[in-house]
Amino acid sequence: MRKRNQRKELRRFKSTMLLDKRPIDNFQTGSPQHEAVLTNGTWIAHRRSKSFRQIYTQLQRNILALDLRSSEHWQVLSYNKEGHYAPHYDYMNPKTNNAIVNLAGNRIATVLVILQTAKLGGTTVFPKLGVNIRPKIGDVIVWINILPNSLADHDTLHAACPILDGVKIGATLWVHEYHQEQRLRCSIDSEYFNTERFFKPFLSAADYQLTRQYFD
Ligand SMILES: O=C(O)CCC(=O)C(=O)O
Ligand SMILES: [Fe+2]
Repeated sequence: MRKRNQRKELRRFKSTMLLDKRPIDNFQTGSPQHEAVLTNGTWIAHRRSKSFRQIYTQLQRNILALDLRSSEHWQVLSYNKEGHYAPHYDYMNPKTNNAIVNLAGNRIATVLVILQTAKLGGTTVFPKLGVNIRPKIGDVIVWINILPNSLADHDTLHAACPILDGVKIGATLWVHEYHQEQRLRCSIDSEYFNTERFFKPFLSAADYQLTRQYFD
């Protein structure tokens, strides 16, 4: 990660960001939609700028189990004080997102790059798994949102906790199922992808440094 480049790019993008109470796909979250996300956010094409291009290339080199070309544009979120992302699932409700799910499949995985951490608060939590992740700048958090049978994995409920002090910035790639059959190894006895094997090639990558995760 070239932090100086990243910071320069982020300053540029931040100036274009608007305070955005954005609705999230309210599939089983139960959160009132207007309360769901309180961040400044923007979308950036995978290779639009030098630093995001570098991050994208590094990620693809390291995450051998996923084809990142099947991901949506970068979603860059900047959380100020009290900013948060209410508990939600990243996979889409196929009924309300029919067009994209038919075209590209559901969001099989989430790749979250931490570009800046808050001084206090703002950790990423998975309440059903009892996991609270306190990453460092440059860390990448990766998880699989759907089960090998392509159905939603309800254990992936997650949230960004409110910021108490400072600013947190994260860049997310939501990776879709389309093309992943070339990457994920197939299970012998299932017609679906075997996501249980997902982390094997990932963990053995020489550049594992990039993916350090901090669990409580
Ligand atoms: O910023 C975080 O910790 C969570 C972000 C998130 O849930 C997402 O981008 O889908
Ligand atoms: Fe999410």
